[in-house]
Amino acid sequence: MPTPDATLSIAEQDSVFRPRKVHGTTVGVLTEELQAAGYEPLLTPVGRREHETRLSGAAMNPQAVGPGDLFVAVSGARAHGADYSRQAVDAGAAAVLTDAAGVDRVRHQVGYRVPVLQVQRVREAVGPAAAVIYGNTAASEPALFGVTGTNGKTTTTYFLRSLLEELHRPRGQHTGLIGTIEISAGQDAIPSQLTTPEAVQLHSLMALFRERGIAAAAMEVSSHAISYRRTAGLYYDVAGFTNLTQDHLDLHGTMEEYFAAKAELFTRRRTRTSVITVDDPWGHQMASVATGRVVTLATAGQAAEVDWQVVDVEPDGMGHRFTLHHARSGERLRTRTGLPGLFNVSNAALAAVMVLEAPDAPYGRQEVAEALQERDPFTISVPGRMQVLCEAPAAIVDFAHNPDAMIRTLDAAAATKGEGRIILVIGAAGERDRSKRPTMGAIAVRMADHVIISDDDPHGEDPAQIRAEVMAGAREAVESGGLTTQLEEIAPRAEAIERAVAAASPEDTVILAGRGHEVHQDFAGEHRPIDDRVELSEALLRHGHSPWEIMDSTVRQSSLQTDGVRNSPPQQSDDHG
Ligand SMILES: CC(=O)N[C@H]1[C@@H](OP(=O)(O)OP(=O)(O)OC[C@H]2O[C@@H](n3ccc(=O)[nH]c3=O)[C@H](O)[C@@H]2O)O[C@H](CO)[C@@H](O)[C@@H]1O[C@H](C)C(=O)N[C@@H](C)C(=O)N[C@H](CCC(=O)O)C(=O)O
Ligand SMILES: Nc1ncnc2c1ncn2[C@@H]1O[C@H](COP(=O)(O)OP(=O)(O)OP(=O)(O)O)[C@@H](O)[C@H]1O
Repeated sequence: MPTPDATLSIAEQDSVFRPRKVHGTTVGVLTEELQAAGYEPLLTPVGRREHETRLSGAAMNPQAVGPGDLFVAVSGARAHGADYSRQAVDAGAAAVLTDAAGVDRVRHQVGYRVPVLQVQRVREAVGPAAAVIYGNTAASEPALFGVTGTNGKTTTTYFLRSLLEELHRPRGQHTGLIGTIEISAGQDAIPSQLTTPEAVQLHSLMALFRERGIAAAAMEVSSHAISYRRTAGLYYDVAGFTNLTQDHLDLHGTMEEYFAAKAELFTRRRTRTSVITVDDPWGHQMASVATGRVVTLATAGQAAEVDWQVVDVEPDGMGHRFTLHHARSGERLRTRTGLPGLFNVSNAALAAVMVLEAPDAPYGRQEVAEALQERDPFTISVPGRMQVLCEAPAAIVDFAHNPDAMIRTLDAAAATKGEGRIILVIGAAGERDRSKRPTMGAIAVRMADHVIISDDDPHGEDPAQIRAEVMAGAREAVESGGLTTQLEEIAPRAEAIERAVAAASPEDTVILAGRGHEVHQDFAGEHRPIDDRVELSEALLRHGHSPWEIMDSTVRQSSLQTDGVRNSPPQQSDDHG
């Protein structure tokens, strides 16, 4: 679960990715467009001045409002945005879009200083409204590749971006990325606040991508984003489905509802081509309910009646080499990924098939085949995703923070550990799907040899209570299974990491699960700096091991923006791998 990065304010983040020139519109035209789209807008007051009011941007957070913006005031769990209208109008908002409950609140705050557009389904209308303001249409967007699923979104979008770069760079074109770790447009990148930003920001980004000649973009689409209509008004050339397992039941209630949220993406209305991984029953169900052009992909085992199948998987370094086989044509493409874990074969295969099946692409199939076979696009560092920091002991930082991801990560470690032990540091986030805590504790003790339960992001909860819930599941599994797993509870997290490394021999594997690339822990709103990768590297050095250099840009970026966080990569010894 991403922790919003406190180092970059919403206003700062918003301003980085606004286009320089905006198409813009008037309140009158916007009203007509929303009417045509079925939102039944009510504009008050109805005068010529209101109709002609120009709009040159849109913002949902008052801190991000600039002159000429449409301020979108939604009703949420914490507040009604309309109660912040004065701040927005003082910052230059030219009009407000809100729901019926918001209109009186806006008037209470700012009287009749600005026109107010009232619609019924305001969250749903935000995307279409922002698209009108920024002049975005399906044809004007870059080729958009959206990835959804419980696990693998971030990794798959990094793989996609890497392959797309290989194909577009020779054409002098750039690519973009929108996801949990960063938003990037060509060379520029900033840390993300959300996995999938709000619609106002997404449309501003689409306009910016156009302005900067970004030809293709890979984007994570979270189930929250679909439920909260953040992606309304965007049209995907290709949408990819990774998998569905337990997570986010605090928002969705049941797996069926969680599935239904994701399924919205795989409809003709939203997406031209859907590529669906059918390794689990949810994948098969997704393929059967998807509308429009559907391409299926099986990455594990032999499946009947799929379009693409992963075959001939062989270990290759820390990763795997594999072949993509197209059932109808018999086409075979060999490629590899250097990232550990069979699930990364699935992620790489999905990225490859999404690009191979993209409609109206400027590159041919032969070019994609060459890039896959010769340019190794899936051997890249994805920050905090199976990120290997040392060989002996093997030391891995991974974002696994739900039961399925933990099982797969620990499976991957078991496959390469040889005679060594697996030492695991885990925690669970507060204010998120509580039911997974004991399950994760149980998985940990069943699959690792030494488990240290520590803190993740407690958010507003008591960290000791969260640890106790993880511990309860772990103890129960140890007792009922007669396990010999060594089990400890250590907080703060830095001490748990130190303990894990102190306990490790060179043949062991140390895994820090749950926090990946994140650089703060949120304790009731207090952001305490900690980066698992830095802590791990430093502990390895202290204990005489030879960690690799941390090679990704996020760490460097964060060190620029984080007050006091120890983010500089450690000094390397001469003999590191
Ligand atoms: C559960 C969820 O997604 N909530 C999001 C939702 O909150 P909400 O509808 O309850 O709105 P609210 O916070 O009450 O605010 C309502 C309005 O008042 C305004 N407001 C509110 C408070 C204030 O002080 N000032 C202010 O102006 C807000 O800008 C907003 O316009 O809309 C808010 C405004 O955009 C988001 O900030 C908020 O995301 C919160 C921060 C969040 O943590 N979201 C996470 C869970 C999330 O979306 N995660 C997924 C990834 C999940 C995963 O796969 O791991 C993501 O895509 O990032
Ligand atoms: N295809 C996959 N299937 C199962 N587990 C995976 C898969 N890919 C990655 N994982 C595991 O899930 C963790 C998160 O991976 P990644 O960040 O790519 O997924 P995500 O969907 O973006 O996650 P989140 O929504 O929590 O940000 C990884 O660190 C790894 O442990």
